[in-house]
Amino acid sequence: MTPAARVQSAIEVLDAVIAAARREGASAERITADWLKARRFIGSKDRRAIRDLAWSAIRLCGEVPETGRAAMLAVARCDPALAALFDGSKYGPAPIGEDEPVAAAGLAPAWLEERLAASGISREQGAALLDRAPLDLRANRLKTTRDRLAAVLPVAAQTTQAPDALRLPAGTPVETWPEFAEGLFEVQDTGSQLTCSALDVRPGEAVVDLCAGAGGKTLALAAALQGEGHLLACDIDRPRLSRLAPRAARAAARVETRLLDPGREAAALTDWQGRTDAVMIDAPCSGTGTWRRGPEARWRLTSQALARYTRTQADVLRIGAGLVRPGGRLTYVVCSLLDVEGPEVVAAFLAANPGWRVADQQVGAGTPRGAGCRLTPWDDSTDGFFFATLHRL
Ligand SMILES: C[S@@+](CC[C@H](N)C(=O)[O-])C[C@H]1O[C@@H](n2cnc3c(N)ncnc32)[C@H](O)[C@@H]1O
Repeated sequence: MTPAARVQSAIEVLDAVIAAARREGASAERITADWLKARRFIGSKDRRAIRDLAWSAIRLCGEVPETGRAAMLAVARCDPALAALFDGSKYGPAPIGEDEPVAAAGLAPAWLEERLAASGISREQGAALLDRAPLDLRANRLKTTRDRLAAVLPVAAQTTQAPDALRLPAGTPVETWPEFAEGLFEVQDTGSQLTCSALDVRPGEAVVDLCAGAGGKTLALAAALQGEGHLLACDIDRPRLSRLAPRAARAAARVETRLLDPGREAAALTDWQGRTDAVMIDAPCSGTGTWRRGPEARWRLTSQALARYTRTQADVLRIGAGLVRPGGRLTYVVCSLLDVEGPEVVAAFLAANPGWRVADQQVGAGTPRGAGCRLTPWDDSTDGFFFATLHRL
């Protein structure tokens, strides 16, 4: 494939990503994978180049671009070598016209940039939200230790602030390794691992992961339990929750799962009501802290969707708090840096529930924010998170 043909291919990928962002379709990751899968004749170097070009355009454009070509022209504007590839060659893009529309560079749509600034996110912190994320593993303490795992991995790994974490270059094909099939590690961002540490789960405890999804955090909580105690993983999304059982089997983690009915969660959890030592509430959120992995998410978010998230966040925090025994605790987590989804949700809960106090947040990283702690890619080299641990008196 010629370099110009790669650019034209990236423009086609971008057109599909933009269309999906407008109608709440698949993620950019899925669309890029499907586009490449349908063109098996494209070699691996070309695939990587097309993906990199398309993703650099997604990262650069704050607002949804009009077209893939307008997005790619925004990249070309700061890269003369790329601009020269708009040469009208056989499979390449047409030459750049004089008054052609060029997408604007930016962090996010204007309304969202304002909300981030109002949440204390600086220019540097904002820019780092769109960097390329590293690949973090969590050594599964049920089967190994971080040191033993590091010694058998086929590539050198760095350690990070989380006690079981190892960091590898982005794109390392870890899921093809035998150590993955053997359950020696899970892929989990260091920040996500640290939010699990904040709950400080000890062997023998009764623990609920209320919004477990496919179990990213559940498996870390199971490792902290060391096979002693009881761990219940819940979610309202059947397909997501059903992905947890095979992961738990691979990790040798003992986990009970329970599918909840939206609006009737408490009724399905009466046996855990007021009896649980530790509750993890990884609430659904806008995901502003994970743009490094899905930068087109900022093109999809609307203020209406954000308002819906904040309502659900207050609901799941109230439901999770109802499970905690006197003297027990909960950790509320969102992978968002918007105050309205983190500090403000917790502040409203504390104002309405005087029988709770804020715990000391000691996880070896992060900056205090409201009643909790914030992790950012810029300050902590993790995905962006807000978390707060609350004790029931
Ligand atoms: C941030 S995701 C969880 C990710 C997961 N904990 C992990 O670490 O991979 C939030 C989850 O909350 C679930 N959810 C939404 N509303 C809920 C509710 N009322 N009760 C329980 N789970 C809910 C969603 O289906 C989604 O899977």
